[in-house]
Amino acid sequence: VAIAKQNVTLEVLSYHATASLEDAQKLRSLRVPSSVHFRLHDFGFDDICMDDDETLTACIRMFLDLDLVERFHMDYEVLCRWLCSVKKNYRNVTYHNWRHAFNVAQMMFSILTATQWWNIFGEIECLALLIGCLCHDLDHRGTNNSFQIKASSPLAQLYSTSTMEHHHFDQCIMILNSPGNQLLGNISSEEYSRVIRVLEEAILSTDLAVYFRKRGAFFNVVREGPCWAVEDHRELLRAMLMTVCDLAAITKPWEIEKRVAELVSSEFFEQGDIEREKLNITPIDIMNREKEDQLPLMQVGFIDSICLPIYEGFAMLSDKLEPLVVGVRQNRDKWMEIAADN
Ligand SMILES: CCCOc1ccc(S(=O)(=O)N2CCN(C)CC2)cc1-c1nc(CC)cc(=O)[nH]1
Ligand SMILES: [Zn+2]
Repeated sequence: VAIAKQNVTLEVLSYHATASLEDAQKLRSLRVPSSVHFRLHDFGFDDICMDDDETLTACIRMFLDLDLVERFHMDYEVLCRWLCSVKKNYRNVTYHNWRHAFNVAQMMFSILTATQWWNIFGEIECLALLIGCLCHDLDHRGTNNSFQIKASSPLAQLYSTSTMEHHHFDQCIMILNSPGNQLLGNISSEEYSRVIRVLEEAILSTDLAVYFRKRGAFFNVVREGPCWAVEDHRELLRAMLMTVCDLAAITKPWEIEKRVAELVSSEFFEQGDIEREKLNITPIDIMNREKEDQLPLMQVGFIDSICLPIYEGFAMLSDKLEPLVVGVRQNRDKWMEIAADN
């Protein structure tokens, strides 16, 4: 078994690719506009008009404005190479691609700055959260955890729970350890191990199953009044913050939410098509094209059962996040309107 596991590991993990020196040099030569120019502090941020180079310089801007480059003695060329490698390790799938990761990172940046929570977390945790957002869906294949198990994919043989999230973390570590991409190469070993521990928690907490397991404790902490000096409270807040950023399209102006929901459902239907054609199983409703008309009501269910509770919880922690709840409620009304027309 050990040899089989070894072979699966090599086969599955061996094809991470790092960016070329040319890619990094090109990025290094570009100007880095301000966060105001990019509107990186806006909760209604939209990347649609940006080209890939602009998304990369916007990421550099986020590292600079959180003072992470100085604080962790990052070599600018390594930062450029690492960003190009991260982007290169996202596949060209319908939804879980580089743009999704970039949007999740921008949401984290805007929340940390709007609430001033960058002060509560400190630089190590902010660094881990930003890297975690950019890397949280690395090498996603456009299929979810239950698909890995049903298809008994190599990844499912490696990890039986949070299958994709463990793989995303592995890919993240592979890139961080690759020559020319060692973004954390200039920090002490105790700081390095703290960043990696927070990074692993952050990426694994993007599995909705983990969100469901932890959210009860989070709501209790919110109700009792959190004590941010307590590591467990901060750990809960970081985990829920990853979910809030991962699902943030649901808080955005309707045109953005509508566009993203279209990408999510297309990717779900693509998985459903594979399940029907390759695995000879009937896909669940959310992945079944034949149930497309139920999508608006499914979104209302998604909002009521998963989104509203967590965004309302965050708005109780900081009134700066109230606009997110308003956005979710407006989108709920829109989905209800569409459901009524069906
Ligand atoms: C847009 C196409 C339909 O999309 C959905 C349909 C149903 C549900 S669900 O809450 O019922 N639920 C979630 C937990 N699954 C295990 C079972 C199904 C969620 C979504 C949904 N998910 C995301 C996150 C990827 C984003 C998004 O916009 N919509
Ligand atoms: Zn994600």
